[in-house]
Amino acid sequence: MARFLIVEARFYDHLNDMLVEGARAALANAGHEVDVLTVPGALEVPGAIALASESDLYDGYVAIGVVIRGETYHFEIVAGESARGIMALTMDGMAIGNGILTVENEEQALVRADPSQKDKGGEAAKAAMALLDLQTRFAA
Ligand SMILES: Nc1c(NC[C@H](O)[C@H](O)[C@H](O)CO)[nH]c(=O)[nH]c1=O
Ligand SMILES: CC(=O)[C@@H](O)COP(=O)(O)O
Repeated sequence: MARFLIVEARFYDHLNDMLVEGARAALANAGHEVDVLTVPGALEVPGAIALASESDLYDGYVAIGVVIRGETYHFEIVAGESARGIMALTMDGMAIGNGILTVENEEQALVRADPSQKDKGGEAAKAAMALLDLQTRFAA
């Protein structure tokens, strides 16, 4: 049993609920404990994971959020920088699954968030578990 933290950027409540449900179910089905931490937006997710990791409470992390393209360049900043921050932490050896959707519209987001359709929350949780397995396998 390991302990995972889901860090959710609560920007679109109904979409977030589905993503978190999928992530929770995947982790619980594998017998892991789960806490959830909420931050305002996707840009806060990498920093929140970095801060949480200082506690040594968690073995792995699942980033959850939805970024929907608007009218301005803001989409590129939020989508790209949140992924860049998460990837930087992953390259430092942390077990993180990235379930932050970056989509053109709500319709695309719904299909991907729904646990009975594309279940991207569950997929991100499985990625975090896979990286944690690798940590265990390659730990000195
Ligand atoms: N537009 C979206 C955002 N924007 C907010 C930023 O993530 C951030 O909270 C703000 O700039 C303050 O630092 N966040 C999302 O998660 N999704 C969006 O579509
Ligand atoms: C992430 C976004 O692009 C969006 O939420 C912001 O919209 P806008 O570019 O129309 O300000």
